[in-house]
Amino acid sequence: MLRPLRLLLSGLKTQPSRCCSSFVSRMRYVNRLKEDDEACAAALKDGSIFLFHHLSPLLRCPDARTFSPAAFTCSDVQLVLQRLGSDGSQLKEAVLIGCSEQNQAQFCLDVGELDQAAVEEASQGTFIDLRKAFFLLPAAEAPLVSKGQALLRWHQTSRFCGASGQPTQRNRAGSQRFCSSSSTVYYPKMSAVAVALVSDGSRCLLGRQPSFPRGLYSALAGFCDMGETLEEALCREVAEEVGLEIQSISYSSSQHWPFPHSSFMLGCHALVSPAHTQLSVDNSELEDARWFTMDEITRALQVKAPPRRGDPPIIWLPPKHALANRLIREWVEQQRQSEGGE
Ligand SMILES: NC(=O)C1=CN([C@@H]2O[C@H](COP(=O)(O)OP(=O)(O)OC[C@H]3O[C@@H](n4cnc5c(N)ncnc54)[C@H](O)[C@@H]3O)[C@@H](O)[C@H]2O)C=CC1
Repeated sequence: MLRPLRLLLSGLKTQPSRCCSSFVSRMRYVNRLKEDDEACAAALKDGSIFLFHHLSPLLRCPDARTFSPAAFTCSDVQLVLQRLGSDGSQLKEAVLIGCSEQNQAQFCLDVGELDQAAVEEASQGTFIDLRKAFFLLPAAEAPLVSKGQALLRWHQTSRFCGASGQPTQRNRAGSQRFCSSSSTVYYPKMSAVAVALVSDGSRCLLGRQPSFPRGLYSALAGFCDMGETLEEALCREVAEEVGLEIQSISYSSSQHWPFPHSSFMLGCHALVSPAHTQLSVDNSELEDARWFTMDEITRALQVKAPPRRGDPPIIWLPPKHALANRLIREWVEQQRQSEGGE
């Protein structure tokens, strides 16, 4: 019933000039830092650090339009901490999040126990809730910040072993936690979510939950059950939510999604038979689901900002940073190509 998945290494495609050997050496360097506490401690001294306050990232906005996460050197952070009366030992809590193209290790650190306004003043930045920050940042920088927040959150909520109830200890990189009492190693967790843009060949299907802002419609999504394949999860979710049977699936791309907690979004295009498009919406999951024509989608993609209170009702779509937006744009492109080929 299902076509084989089409694998698009889209992340790599966007950087065609990247030197393969330097990419390989960076990946191996990060892997070594995860395994070698001493090497990681040394890398922190020369690394860059992104600050968070109760999981909100520190952003800078030099020209009132362009936001970027503020990156500090280790000594900058030490100065800020000392100025605010801290002995600097918190630096050990920094978590490794990656390595820049310039081979500099990148870390994140939550300074939630310090006064927020004082850190902001000392560091010339602003802590902004990730729900807002994620969409203010350029698409290339948002994933680093969301990864940092996800790892910090995981450490804050994984301090005890589920088997022994004893405190767990982290390695220096923060890539795992260990319980010496039960000998259990814990790794950061993500929940797999299948997201599908369903089409009947000429229209696409979008739905909205009651919690969505007014007028927002998105692709159908659902958490994968234990033991399920991606294909099984997609077929089940679409059957449950709108009562349709999927005929074929093609894989598009994936994304780490930080809301409300860490999800691993797997995005696909799904096709249903044009002869069986009658919807039976499960209103316990969705407030509404409906078929949209190419014209309606093109118009909705042109909406640049959510409607304000008092504005006339309007359909709008998830922002560019969301995988659902990418699926919708891909569908529009496919439709244009097939129209052009007719
Ligand atoms: N990045 C993107 O483009 C999109 C992201 N999403 C995200 O996908 C996720 C899933 O979407 P929906 O199912 O529509 O959301 P939902 O948040 O309404 O979840 C539906 C139900 O799944 C269960 N659930 C919650 N967390 C779970 C977990 N970790 N594991 C297993 N079951 C869980 C709960 O019973 C919940 O009521 C949401 O976090 C949503 O933000 C959804 C659509 C597009």
